Amino acid sequence: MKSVDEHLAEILATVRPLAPLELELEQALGATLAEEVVSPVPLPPFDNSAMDGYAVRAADISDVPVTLPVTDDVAAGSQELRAIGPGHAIRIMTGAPMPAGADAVVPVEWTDGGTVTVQISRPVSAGNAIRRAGEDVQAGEVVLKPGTVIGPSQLGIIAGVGRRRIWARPRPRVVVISTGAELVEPGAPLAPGQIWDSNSFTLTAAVREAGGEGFRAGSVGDDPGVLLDRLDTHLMRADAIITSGGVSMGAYEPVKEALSPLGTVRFEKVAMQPGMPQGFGVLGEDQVPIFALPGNPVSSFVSFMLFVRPALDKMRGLPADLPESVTARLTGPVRSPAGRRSFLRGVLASDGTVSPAHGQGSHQLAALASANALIVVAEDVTELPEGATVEVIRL
Ligand SMILES: Nc1nc2c(c(=O)[nH]1)N[C@H]1C(S)=C(S)[C@@H](COP(=O)(O)OP(=O)(O)OC[C@H]3O[C@@H](n4cnc5c(N)ncnc54)[C@H](O)[C@@H]3O)O[C@H]1N2
Ligand code: MOO
Repeated sequence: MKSVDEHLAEILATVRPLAPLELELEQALGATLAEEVVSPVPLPPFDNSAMDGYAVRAADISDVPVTLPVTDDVAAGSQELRAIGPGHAIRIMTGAPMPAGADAVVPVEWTDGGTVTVQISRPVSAGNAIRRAGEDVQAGEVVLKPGTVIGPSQLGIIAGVGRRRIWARPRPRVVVISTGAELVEPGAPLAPGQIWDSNSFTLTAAVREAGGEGFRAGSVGDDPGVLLDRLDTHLMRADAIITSGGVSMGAYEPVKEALSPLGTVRFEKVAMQPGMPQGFGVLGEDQVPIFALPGNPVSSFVSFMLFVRPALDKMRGLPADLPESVTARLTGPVRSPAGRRSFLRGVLASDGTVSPAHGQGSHQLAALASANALIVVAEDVTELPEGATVEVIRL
């Protein structure tokens, strides 16, 4: 059997980072920056007030209370150049440019709020409540580096330096197809022998959580021809495809039957539990990676975390590897099949313990949903007692 590490290494040797595109800011959330973002101007671009109040010369208000004539009013966005004379005050709003000659702002709370004259009750030192040009960013400064994942605050600085578009690797578009004649859409009634399709929801959501754009293409039954048609339809707009089910040893294995003859997708047993039967390869002229995951719900999810997630990281231009693990102490004994690396479901607690979930079957959706971690048991270990230290992957 192939090892988990060999299978991941083969996947990572096949998938490529997506080519950067020029993205509008509205499309850039979750993309990976492929250029240096440089500010053309200082930020703030000009000295401005940090508070609503009065621009003054600090020296004019050293003896308080003091009353000064209010000679002008300046709001944020004001384009007129103001200047302040000795002994005068200018009413000023947060973000408004500092009048020439003024060296401090008195917050309105420390005044009587007058508009013709203002009485100031507290002195301030020079520089009070002024935001200096360039104190956030200097003109020509690099504000974001290539390889940065664009989140809300990164969008903020990109827009803040005046850019409308940026070069970035887009979020991979991943089409999720489930197979199986027994599958019914949730919400529809079940006939005997049927179950509701859960994998396509889990996997599409997992893609989104991993920074991809997940498209749920529904279920295709057990007919390899229908699956090939469906793949054909989606191949044009997919950066990767995930199927679930139809990869083991049964009589109706549509994924294996459809894809084995193409010669570009391999079906193998990987030494892990769950997730032993795995298919991986590429499809079409563009060599779109396809992950043919096992149908058991826990198996497909664990396979996603171990193999698809790192592959998506690589496609996004990010470092890719097995998920990081932490160590924890078992609150109960566990078992694992010899020669396979187990990923048991468990609940990791803040006291550093991990409790194996009740129900470790590959079909046990509820046990998976109750877990927040996978307990990793090495290939050469078949049982571990309560209290043993284990590696744990957070979910
Ligand atoms: N004789 C053998 N039988 C099996 C082997 C084996 O080596 N020899 N491997 C077992 C293991 S391990 C796994 S994992 C499964 C993998 O099976 P398939 O990938 O072919 O998946 P299916 O047979 O289509 O389904 C398995 C199981 O999962 C349920 N399922 C499938 N799709 C969904 C879905 N979208 N939502 C919810 N549940 C789904 C399906 O009803 C089956 O119960 O094979 C073992 N058998
Ligand atoms: O390896 Mo299967 O994925 O255990 O149920």
